[in-house]
Amino acid sequence: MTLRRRPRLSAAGLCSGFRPTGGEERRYGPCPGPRASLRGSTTIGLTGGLGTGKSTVLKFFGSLGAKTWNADEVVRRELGANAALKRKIRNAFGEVCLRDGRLDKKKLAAEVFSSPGKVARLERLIHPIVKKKLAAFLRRNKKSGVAVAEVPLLFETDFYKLFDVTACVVASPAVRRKRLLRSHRFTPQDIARRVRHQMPLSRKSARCDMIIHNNGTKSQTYMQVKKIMEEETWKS
Ligand SMILES: CC(C)(COP(=O)(O)OP(=O)(O)OC[C@H]1O[C@@H](n2cnc3c(N)ncnc32)[C@H](O)[C@@H]1O)[C@@H](O)C(=O)NCCC(=O)NCCS
Ligand SMILES: Nc1ncnc2c1ncn2[C@@H]1O[C@H](COP(=O)(O)OP(=O)(O)OP(=O)(O)O)[C@@H](O)[C@H]1O
Repeated sequence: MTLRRRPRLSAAGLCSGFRPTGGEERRYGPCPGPRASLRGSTTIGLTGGLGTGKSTVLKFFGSLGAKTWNADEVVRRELGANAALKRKIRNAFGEVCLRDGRLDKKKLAAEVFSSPGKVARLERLIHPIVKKKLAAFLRRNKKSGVAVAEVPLLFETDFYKLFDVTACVVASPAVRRKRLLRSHRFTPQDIARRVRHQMPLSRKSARCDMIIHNNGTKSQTYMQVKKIMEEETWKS
């Protein structure tokens, strides 16, 4: 029997340097503090709600020397290049997800996010591939310092079990909405439909070992990531 490496409990709060301020604490609940701190290398499962700033935070981790991996990017790559997956999606959803005979992500998103059953069907096709790639990334990097994987559906799936510690990026609904609309990637309806298919952010953050607050400027968020990377016990 193999035991999954369990993080050791630490008395000093990893979150203590960036506890929620003002209304955030009321909205999201108190920072839970660390469940864990590790000696040597560590793997971090990074999650958050739609538009909270997960990819921005992942880039900060990368710029500070962590090995990084992004589930959304893997999905995008697979949807572009995995012929068997594309065939299965065409068979499952038919013409509605095609443009000029080719798989179209915008049309696929419009189709699946209209119904929980359809999202679940798409996830059954894609998640096994994502999990395999994630496990391979963690195997390759588990001994090389800090390895961080951005997984939007960390707790909606059982992927959280693969990590030593978990971190949640939080921002208020109004800030997320403003940033997402400014990025021109989503309409208000796209946002509402996707958020409906995600676990509420308050529940996600309550389950995570660390919370990264991203209501402020990018440099304020960067400083929080820097603090996590400087955590003494993570240094080999
Ligand atoms: C429907 C698809 C093609 C739309 O692609 P698109 O480029 O518009 O979105 P992208 O992949 O960049 O996702 C952006 C965000 O949407 C949210 N999101 C994506 N998939 C889901 C889902 N199944 N349920 C809830 N939210 C989701 C996440 O917050 C994610 O960060 C794509 O999202 C997809 O294939 N989703 C199913 C796979 C999945 O579950 N991915 C998450 C892996 S953990
Ligand atoms: N602190 C910040 N200040 C200003 N803009 C920000 C901040 N953090 C993120 N953004 C911007 O908000 C948008 C969403 O951020 P990002 O893509 O990192 O979020 P995400 O959680 O990965 O989104 P998704 O759920 O769509 O994958 C981006 O345009 C990003 O540049």
